[in-house]
Amino acid sequence: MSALLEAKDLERRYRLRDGRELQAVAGVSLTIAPGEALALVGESGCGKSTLGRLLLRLDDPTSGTLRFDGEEITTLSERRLRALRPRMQMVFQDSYASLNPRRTAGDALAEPLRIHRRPGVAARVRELLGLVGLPEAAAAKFPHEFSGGQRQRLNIARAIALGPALIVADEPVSALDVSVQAQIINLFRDLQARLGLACVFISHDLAVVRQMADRIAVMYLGAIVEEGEGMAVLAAPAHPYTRALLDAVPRADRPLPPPLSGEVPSPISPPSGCRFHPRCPIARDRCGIETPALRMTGTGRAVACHFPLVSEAGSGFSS
Ligand SMILES: Nc1ncnc2c1ncn2[C@@H]1O[C@H](COP(=O)(O)OP(=O)(O)OP(=O)(O)O)[C@@H](O)[C@H]1O
Repeated sequence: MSALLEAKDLERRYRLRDGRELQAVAGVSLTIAPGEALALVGESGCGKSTLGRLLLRLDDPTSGTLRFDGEEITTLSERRLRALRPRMQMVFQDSYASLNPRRTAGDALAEPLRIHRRPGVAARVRELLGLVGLPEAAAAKFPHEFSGGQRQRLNIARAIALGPALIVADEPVSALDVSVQAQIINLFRDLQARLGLACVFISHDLAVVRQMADRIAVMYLGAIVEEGEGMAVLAAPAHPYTRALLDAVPRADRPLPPPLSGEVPSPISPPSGCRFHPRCPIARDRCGIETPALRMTGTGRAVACHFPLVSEAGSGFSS
């Protein structure tokens, strides 16, 4: 199947007030198929949100290219982008962020439909409320009258209002209670199946990712260090950083593991060679000198490590 979204070597640099430059996204390539759920995971500050915004052209890449549905959109004008917006939408962590507190839920859903001159607005608003599991009476309520979970349902309804092919959801459940998180995760999965939506889920929480994603891309200091089928990556991580992230998840059957050693280095002056080498438990001399490319192993797993934990044949751990 051809890709819905194709990013090649996306880079985003920010110039700081003191004149120095920071590389928030450092040459990311990825593809998303129609209907696929891809999770972007990694510690705070690794560039997940920046990459999410780049993928929707809500921010402009410093370099690299982006294709959506076969069309090159890297340098598309604002006017042409506006025509594309109905097909690519964002959902944010803060359920208040994209809702006007003085407008009802019904108005919030009707607004994009009116702007894009869609027919049958009232019927579509009712349909959207149904799709996200809100009662019709919710249309008359204001954002503050909803619980956090209901408000996130409303945001999701707004994001799907115009029938997008792709949604980027930035930490969509991390502000919610765990029980509510599960309901919103189920809603995403349900909508994906029903509407054939492709989703990029940005999350730092591997438990959430496990439930949401078909595929996982692990980011470290602006770059993807491992990418592959979700369950396979979580069951047998190939990159020592993915391993460390998994080890850091608290579990009832073992004592709390030590946190990943050291701080995430600054993206203003990233380490030479492999960016993870100063914190890597298995780093060797080569890792501080030579930057490992993200390369495919025989099993559909891509990994940027000179000494991956999973062998080329994918048959468990190498020595
Ligand atoms: N507008 C900006 N100007 C300067 N630096 C920025 C800007 N936006 C992001 N950054 C920096 O880029 C890096 C990546 O940030 P980003 O928010 O994408 O990471 P993240 O993984 O989403 O983190 P978090 O989970 O904390 O949101 C960080 O070092 C951040 O400080």
